[in-house]
This record gives sequence, C-alpha cells and structure tokens, in this order.
Amino acid sequence: MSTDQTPVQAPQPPKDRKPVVIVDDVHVEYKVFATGKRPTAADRRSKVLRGRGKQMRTVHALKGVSFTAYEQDSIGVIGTNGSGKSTLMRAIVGLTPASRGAIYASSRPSLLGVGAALMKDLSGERNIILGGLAMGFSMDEIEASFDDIVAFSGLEKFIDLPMRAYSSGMTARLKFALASVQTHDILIVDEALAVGDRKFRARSEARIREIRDNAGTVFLVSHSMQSILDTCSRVIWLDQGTLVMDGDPEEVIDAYNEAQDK
Ligand SMILES: Nc1ncnc2c1ncn2[C@@H]1O[C@H](COP(=O)(O)OP(=O)(O)OP(=O)(O)O)[C@@H](O)[C@H]1O
Repeated sequence: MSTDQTPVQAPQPPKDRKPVVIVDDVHVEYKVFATGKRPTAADRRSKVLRGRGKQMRTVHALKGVSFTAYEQDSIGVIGTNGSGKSTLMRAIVGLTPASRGAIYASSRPSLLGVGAALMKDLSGERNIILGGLAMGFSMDEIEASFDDIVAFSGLEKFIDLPMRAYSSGMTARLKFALASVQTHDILIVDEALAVGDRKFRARSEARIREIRDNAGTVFLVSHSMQSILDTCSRVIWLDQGTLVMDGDPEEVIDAYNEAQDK
C-alpha cells in the first residue's frame, strides 16, 4: 500500500488537559542478520562480525514519528502488519531505544502486552502472586486484591491449574486483570483485547474508560476497529514507520479502510 507523505495535521491541543507523552521525531532502527538471525550481545561485540558488516541489515521501523498525548486521551494505534505499532509502544515504555529523536513522559508508562512474562508451569494463583511482586506490591497488598483480580479475570474455576493449560484468551484475561489492579497514569495495551471473548472485552474496555476518566492516558494497539471505536477518543495510523494520520477515530479508520481496499 502506498500513502502520500503530506505532513500530518495533528489535532488541536486541548486547552485544559496536560501533555503526558511527547514523541518528537522518533526513529528506531533494528540491526538484523540478512539470514534472519538476530545478533546476540556477544555477536555485536565480536570483532569477526564487525569485519563482516555486509551480513547485517538495518530495518528502519520508525521514520520520524511525532505526536503529543494528553491526559484523558485514549489513543488507538492502527496500521498493517509491520507498520511499527509495537515498536512505537516499546519505544514509549523505554524497552526499545530511539536511534534519533526523543520521547518525554510525565510518568513511567506501563506496557500490557500479550507477551508479558508469566510462568507457564505455575498455577494462575501463583502467577498472580509472582506478577504482583514483580509490579512492586507487598504480599499483604496482593492478598488484599487477590479476589478482585481473580473475579475480574473470570477464571475462578481454573485459577489452581498451571497456566500451560490456559488458552491464549484465558492467559490474556489473567494478565489484564493483574495489570488493572495497579493505578496507571499511562497504560499501553498491545493487542490484549483481541484474544478475549466478548464479555471479557466489554469488561476490559470499561476498565480502560475508567483509567481515562481518572485523568490517565491509554494507548490501545489493535487490529479490531470495533474495539478501537468503542474505547478510543483519538486514533493514530502508522504505515511503514511513518505517522499517516492522527485524529477523530471514525475519520482515521474510514481513511485507513479506504486505503486497504485500494
Ligand atoms: N526485534 C526486532 N528485530 C528486527 N526487526 C524487528 C524487530 N521487531 C520488529 N522488527 C521489524 O520492524 C518493523 C515494525 O515491526 P512492529 O512489530 O513494530 O510492527 P507492528 O505494526 O506492531 O506489526 P503487527 O501488526 O504485525 O504486530 C517490521 O519490519 C519488523 O520486521
């Protein structure tokens, strides 16, 4: 798909809401082996590899993305596979360094992705404790919210089973339930809703609205335009690492769908 490269018209800054994330001309480049093998830290240090520079290829995943997110924004992030959505989210959280440009955030953003680390051999119950400790809660705090987390996940009957026995949707529910006990100022949800069933999706969408109502800011990466329309107040569309459009969800999604149909 090709899109023209006219400058993106950013929406007017809201008068009474503070900026919470500023993404300023961010570029991200990944170095990969041309064979598809990713270099390890040892490979990158290795003199042999440096001498064989031709085998390395650079993937320019983000090419100068700029926008400002304000408190109470819930921003849907859309784009075709490989357009740079997850890379942008990982850059905002600080997991992937920008090779150029800068990102400023008013507080530490939390990334809730389907890939968040939980132990498959441990039960749901144990994973709640582990996840809670990893998020910085004390045992007393975890115990106090334990029943709420289980109830939110809707996995009461399965909570003593190893997570290996969970479907991907059940795993995503547990992760979302765990993450939602924490108060987030800036929450990034990467595709977690796509795997949940309708009832769970409605519950997590309600939770996203609640965060927003408490002056938080939410980014939602999804291929489900319905989830985005139901939850987001603004949508940014990425294509081949550039920001194509930023604005009203219906307008951006209409333009995106039109470009896909071409
Ligand atoms: N760790 C990595 N190493 C090398 N290249 C990567 C890495 N992660 C992503 N890329 C490349 O960067 C580009 C953007 O990928 P990214 O995962 O950000 O896209 P996406 O929009 O989230 O895609 P999807 O909708 O498929 O999840 C792609 O060309 C991808 O191949």
